Amino acid sequence: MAEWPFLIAPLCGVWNESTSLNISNIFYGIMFDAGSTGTRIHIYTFMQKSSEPPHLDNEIFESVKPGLSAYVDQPEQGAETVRGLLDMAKQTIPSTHWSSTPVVLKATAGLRLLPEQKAQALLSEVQELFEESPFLVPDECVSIMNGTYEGILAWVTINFLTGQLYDQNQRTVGILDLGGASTQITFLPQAENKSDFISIFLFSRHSIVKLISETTCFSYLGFGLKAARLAILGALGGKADESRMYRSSCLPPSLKAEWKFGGINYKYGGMAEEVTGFQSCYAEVLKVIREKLDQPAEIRSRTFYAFSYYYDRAVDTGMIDGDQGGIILVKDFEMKANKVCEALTETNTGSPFLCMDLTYITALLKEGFGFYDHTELQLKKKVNNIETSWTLGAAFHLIQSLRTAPE
Ligand SMILES: Nc1ccn([C@@H]2O[C@H](COP(=O)(O)OP(=O)(O)O)[C@@H](O)[C@H]2O)c(=O)n1
Ligand SMILES: [Ca+2]
Repeated sequence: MAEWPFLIAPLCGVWNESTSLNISNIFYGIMFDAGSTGTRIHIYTFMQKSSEPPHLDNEIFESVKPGLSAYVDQPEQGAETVRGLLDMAKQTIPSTHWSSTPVVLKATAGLRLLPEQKAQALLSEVQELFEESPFLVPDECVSIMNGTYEGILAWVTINFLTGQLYDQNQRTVGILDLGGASTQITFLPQAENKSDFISIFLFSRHSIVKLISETTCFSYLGFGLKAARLAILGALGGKADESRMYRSSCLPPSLKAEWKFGGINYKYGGMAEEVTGFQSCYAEVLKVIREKLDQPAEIRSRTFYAFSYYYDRAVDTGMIDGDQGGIILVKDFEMKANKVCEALTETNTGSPFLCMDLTYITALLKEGFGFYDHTELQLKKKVNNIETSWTLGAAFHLIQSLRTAPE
């Protein structure tokens, strides 16, 4: 198979009729993201003119909830949710291309937290489904991805989409991902010689391997937003007790409710009115964060892109526009947390966890990673109509490895 040295080409080309006359190849890649709160399919279309680098043309995205980990004791039903999305790929990709289109599923923190045998049962069901499908099934097509790798692939995606990987004058940006069950902070250490790095990335078939070795990622399992809720309530670690009432000063005092996560039903509620509010909530949250995370000094001088729950909670509270995203400061999260938590006794915010979530995000950024109050965060869900997800970095890696595999 021919070597393919220029995998990651800029997204700058405009596809028009004259360029389309020269298209020698259209190909596709299917990447599934089995996240802790949902399963998503990303279908990428690439176009390549004869002697030129491939060009990412578009992405088709669909998602289902809940995630595979919710089917911990019904692996066949879990695989059915993947089947529905795979059927969509059959409708989208021309049948002439099915056998050359690779399909891969990578699971993240939801499955990392399950007992190994249960996670394996879910993965085996999905693997069977892929093998029965008409698509190309590479080795290790269904797996649990390591958290560090997840952060680095997201870093590749964002730096590719924002143009930092092919413009010599740009600075790479750091990324912050806050999932349901794990969180990542990833950046390129300052010491790296940037121009060398970029040329290696663009012109060597070992590019992604090199990136993975030089980018720094800290990934924390159990520190995603939903896992953190359980930690704050004292319900994470040890055996879950479905009969116990878990309480927090971050919740409305009169609240009594139930919440299902990872297949377990938790009862939870608020505390007395006198102890409810931002200060006591912040103190509770600090207990689960303090001294648990790394605080790399160099993150303070970088631009950071933040997505997932950072984005969702900023949209929920009107800090940014749901379609456009926006730029906010770390202290904006604190101001919003303060406002929502202080109003807990008076208003129904819609989500009983909003005060806890915003307080956790504030504490994670400030006390966890050590960001300044005035650090700017770029909140983005899509760039050039492509999702800011680790899946694009994973698709690059997948296609590159297939194209450079020995015959
Ligand atoms: N393509 C995607 C996938 C997840 N997400 C967000 O990611 C968060 C959920 O994380 P997740 O289910 O992937 O959980 P982890 O397995 O990453 O911990 C939610 O805020 C989703 O809105 C997203 O914004 N875009
Ligand atoms: Ca995720």
